[in-house]
This record gives sequence, C-alpha cells and structure tokens, in this order.
Amino acid sequence: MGLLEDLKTQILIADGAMGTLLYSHGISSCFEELNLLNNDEIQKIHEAYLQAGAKIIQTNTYGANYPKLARYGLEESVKEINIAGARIAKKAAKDKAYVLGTIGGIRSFKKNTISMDEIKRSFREQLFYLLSENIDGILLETFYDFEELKTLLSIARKETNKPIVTNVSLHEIGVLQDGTHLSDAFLELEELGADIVGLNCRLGPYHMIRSLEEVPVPKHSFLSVYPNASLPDYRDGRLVYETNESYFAESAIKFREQGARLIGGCCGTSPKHIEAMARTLKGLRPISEKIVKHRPIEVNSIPEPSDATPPLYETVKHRHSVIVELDPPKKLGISRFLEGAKALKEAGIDALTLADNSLASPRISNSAIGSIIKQEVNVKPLIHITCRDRNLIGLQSHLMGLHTLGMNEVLAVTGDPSKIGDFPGATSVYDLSSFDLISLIKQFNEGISYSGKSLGQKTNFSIAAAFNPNVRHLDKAVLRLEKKISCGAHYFITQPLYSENQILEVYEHTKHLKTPIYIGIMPLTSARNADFIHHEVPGITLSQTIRDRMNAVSHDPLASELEGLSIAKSLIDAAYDLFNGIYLITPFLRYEMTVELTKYIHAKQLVNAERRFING
Ligand SMILES: Cc1cc2nc3c(=O)[nH]c(=O)nc-3n(C[C@H](O)[C@H](O)[C@H](O)COP(=O)(O)OP(=O)(O)OC[C@H]3O[C@@H](n4cnc5c(N)ncnc54)[C@H](O)[C@@H]3O)c2cc1C
Ligand SMILES: [Zn+2]
Repeated sequence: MGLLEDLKTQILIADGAMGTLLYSHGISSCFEELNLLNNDEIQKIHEAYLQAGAKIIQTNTYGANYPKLARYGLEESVKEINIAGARIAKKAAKDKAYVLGTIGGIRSFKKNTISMDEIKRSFREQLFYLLSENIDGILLETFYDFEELKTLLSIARKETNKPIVTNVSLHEIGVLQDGTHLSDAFLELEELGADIVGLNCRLGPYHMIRSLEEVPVPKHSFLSVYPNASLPDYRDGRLVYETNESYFAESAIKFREQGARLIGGCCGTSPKHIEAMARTLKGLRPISEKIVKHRPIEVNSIPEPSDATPPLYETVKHRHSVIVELDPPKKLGISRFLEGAKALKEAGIDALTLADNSLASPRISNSAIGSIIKQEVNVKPLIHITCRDRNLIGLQSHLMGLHTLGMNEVLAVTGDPSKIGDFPGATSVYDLSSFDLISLIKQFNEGISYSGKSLGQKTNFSIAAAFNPNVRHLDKAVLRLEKKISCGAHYFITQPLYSENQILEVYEHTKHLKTPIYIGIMPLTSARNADFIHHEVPGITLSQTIRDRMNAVSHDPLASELEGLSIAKSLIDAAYDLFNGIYLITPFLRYEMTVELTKYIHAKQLVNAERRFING
C-alpha cells in the first residue's frame, strides 16, 4: 500500500513542528544544520512524533535550500543537509511510517527580495537530493506566495511520480495573499498535479477550520491541515505558543468534519498535540461529503463624485498637462506654502505634487498638507509615498487614509535612504520595494489588502512611478519602467533633466511604451545652485554652456533667476513636442518661478491651438 492508497480509506496523522520544538530546547542556530551536527536530536524528535501516533513524518529540511542556508554561511552544504535529513527520517520511520521530503516556501510577503529564477534553481537542487534518497513523497509547505508554489509544483510534478503535498499559508480566513479564494487555489493546485492540498502554519485551528468550511472536499486530491498551536505571543523576547492538547483533540474532530485526511501540526505543536489528535481520531473513517459555507467577499466600487476630474494618467494622454512639486515645509508654519499653492492653482496646474520627506529629512506630513490644499485651495494633491518611513502596516493604513480623504493621486517610490538625510541613524524600513508598493496599490484598486482580505471597497488610485533617466545605461532604467508597468504603474514622473539632448534620448528610449511620462524640469536659481547640482547630485551633469550662462550672471540674483527660467523654458520647448506631461519642481519654495513656467506652457498651448485653428 502507498500513501495515496491509504488516504482513500483512512485519516492519517502526520507529525508536528520541528523548528519551534528545537527552539524551545534552546537551539537558535540553523535547525537544518543539526542533520549534520546532532542527528540524534533530530531522530529523537521524529521518534517522539511516531510514538505519538504519526504515520507520516517530514524531513528536517524546511529551509535547507541555497538562499536560506546562505544566511548561515552553509550554502555549500545543500546536498549533505538534505541527504542527511532524509536518512535520519527514514531511519526513525523504519519502513513503518511514510517520510515526506519537506521544502519550504522562500518568499514571505516581500516578493522582490529574491527572483523567481533563483528560487527555481535552489528548488531544483533541493528536490534532486531529497528524491535521490527514495523518500515517500514531497511536502511543499508554508507558501504565502501562490505564484511561487504553482511554479515549484509544476517543476516537481515533472520530476517525480511520488505523492506531492502542497500546503499554503494564509494571513486571513479563506483567502490567499494575492486575493485568490482558497477553494480556487486548491483547484489550481489539483490541476497542476498536487495529490494532497491543504494549509499549514501561521493560523491556529480556529482560523483553519473557518477557512476549510468554505472549501468543498476535493474531488481529485486529498485535504491536509497542519495548524499552528495557537497565535504566537511575544514574551521576554521570544515567540511562544499556547500548550493546549485537549483543544487540539476537539479540533481534530472538526478537521475531519471538514474533509481533512492528512492531519498534523505546525509551529508551536509538539508530540503531545499529535498524540491528542491521533487518540481522538483513532478508528474514525474520513468523510467525503460536507456542506460548504459560502461567505461572499463583498467589494464595492465607490461611486465617482460628480465633480471629479479625470485621473492624471487619463488627462495626460489627451492633452498637455502640468504638475508642480512644492515641497511641504521643513519648519512649522505653512503660510508661504499656501500662497504658492494658490498662485500655482491660478496659473492652471493639474496637480500639486507633495514629496514624502524628500532627501530623507522630516517635513510637514504631505497627507496633512495635501488634505488642506485640497479643501482650501481646491487643487489636486499628488502624494508621494516612500517605502522608507512606513512598514507594511503603516503603508496600508496610509493608503486607506488617503482613500478616505479622497486623495487618489499617488507616486510610489522607494525613497531616499535615511543615511543621506538629517537623521542618518534612523531606520530605513523598506518592507516593500517600489515595485511591491505599486503592486500593493493596484491590489487596493481591486479592493484587496496585502494579505488578501477584502477592503470592502475598491480604491481608485492613479498610480505614478519614478523614472530616473540620469543613469549610465538608459536601457536598464527602461527595463525597470517596463517592470513597474507590469506591476500596475499608470504613468511616470522623471527626475529633473537638464539637456535637450537627454530629453530626446529619453523619448527615443521610451516611445514604444504606451504609458505617459511627465518630464521633470527644475529651474536653476543661481550659479552656486548649478554648481551644487552638477558636482553633488548623483547622476546629473550640467553642460558647460548652462554653467557658463549661470556664471555670467552670478553677481545678480534677479538676473540669475531670469537666466534659470530661460534655460528651463528651452528645456520645456524641447519636451513639449515629444511629451504631454511636464513636471515642474519648485526650488526652495520659490513658487514664482514655477508659476512663470506654468504660464509659459499654457501660452504655448494657446499658440498651438490658434495655429491649429488658423491652419484648419
Ligand atoms: C519624481 C520623483 C519623486 C521622488 N520623490 C521622492 C520623495 O518624495 N521622497 C523621497 O525620499 N524620495 C523621492 N524620490 C527619490 C526616489 O525614491 C529615489 O531616487 C529612487 O531611487 C528612484 O525611484 P524609485 O524609488 O522608484 O526607484 P527604483 O526604480 O525602485 O530603484 C530603487 C533602487 O534601484 C536602483 N536603481 C534604479 N535604477 C537602476 C538602474 N538602471 N540600474 C541599477 N540600479 C538601479 C536605485 O539606485 C535605487 O536604489 C523621488 C524620485 C523621483 C524620480
Ligand atoms: Zn509553521
């Protein structure tokens, strides 16, 4: 008889946690390395689970892959650790229990920390060594990223006919991180060839039972469930779980009622939990029919307010559009800022862009000031959002707040790192990259939070992303743009450009993209300002001609300003025929300069319109 054959008629008990058990024994080094250093300890744990009633145990190889072992400098030991892990488990099982070779998910919520190619490479390596030891099946567990699991399952299915168990991990009841409903996920996994589909880790029995209530008994696979002991608690600097064996015994009955046939435990569980479940389920046959609970996910689109202007990405597709950056002040007091916002509004800008603590220095919160100008000046705020100052919780709360305040224009950027700003020792959070943040906002627009939970409403953010053309290889920067588009960016805003040639070059490199681009133009204010930008701002070089022009008027502040404006106007002339979007950056709150440039652009628009009219 084989594992799958047994599951046709029986419920099989699996083992519980390995990692947290070792941790509770005081071990905090690499758990998988113990396969080499202390195989007795691992074998004893397997034996304790077998003794408790487990008929299926898993190898101690959860994190025995190249990227995870590399954290301990053990990346060259993938082969030895996996082979040893399989041998220890088989030795403990003595052919009386099945041994699954465990491979854990790599990506948690940060998608871009590691590429899929790297994940595939490391997976193939681990899979190869586990299969070489003639184990009874493969256990793919703790997958938060459904794409990752599907990709790896497809690879494994081609490599082996042995049973494959796929366990996903959920943050929320019944739904995966990308919003896929659990029942749909199981169907997809079945189609890709999983023999057993289920849940493990992160949630305890309560949330797992509620998740399984929404899932029919699979037709072409078996259902597995490996709950954590409880939600974790943080005590004295350690994660601890409740010990609750009798609760597990009761839960085992409910898992059976939900159609589970392979039942084990994950973090925080011990042989006592497994023993309690094995005892309770002894002699009970699995069920094949159940009533499925349907809990519809309700996501409503919010009605558009009747006076709503179109999002910037629409506006800029159809006509020239000017947006202006006016940085929130570094000191308290916003009167000059408000004057500027009003003047720019009167000059006819489409939005005022508000940086998020640019150059990593604290400024008045851009959402606070954005809300004020929206209400008092009736100008559209475009809120920059960096990944530097907020973790995944803060970012989501921020987005919900912006939506609630009706501020729908956002720019998603990584953010200048703290070390370049006023507080070099402050943490740069970077839970998400700019790509992840763009994807998150797109997911919000579908009404789904990062963890897959319904937000109750869809947001309607218009998503801008940053484009830095001041790099040596523009081709590579354009590849990043393409990736940002695939994540959900609606349009781009560039760093300031200072040469007509560069503007043309940007056009040539991006003309294949359908995504609109706002070209950044920041007027120079003085020869010193020009020198600073040329010598100290990474990636930006000013031509000798521009620097000579600014130097020639260095004695006269007014003439300097006029020369700065004149240079900016030439750049606008170069950009105007190639791009609809112009992004003006106000230097040092000198909004008179960006007002002048906005008027200049509108005058060009008028002249062009007249010309078109005259020419019919
Ligand atoms: C319009 C605009 C507004 C901005 N507003 C703010 C703000 O309000 N607050 C703030 O703190 N910062 C702001 N920045 C700065 C921005 O966060 C950083 O300059 C950032 O590195 C560039 O944009 P991104 O975050 O989308 O970078 P990404 O494209 O995500 O790049 C992130 C990292 O990758 C590197 N990288 C980028 N391109 C390449 C390439 N071609 N090859 C190799 N590596 C590359 C970069 O060095 C960077 O560290 C803004 C930038 C722009 C263009
Ligand atoms: Zn776990």
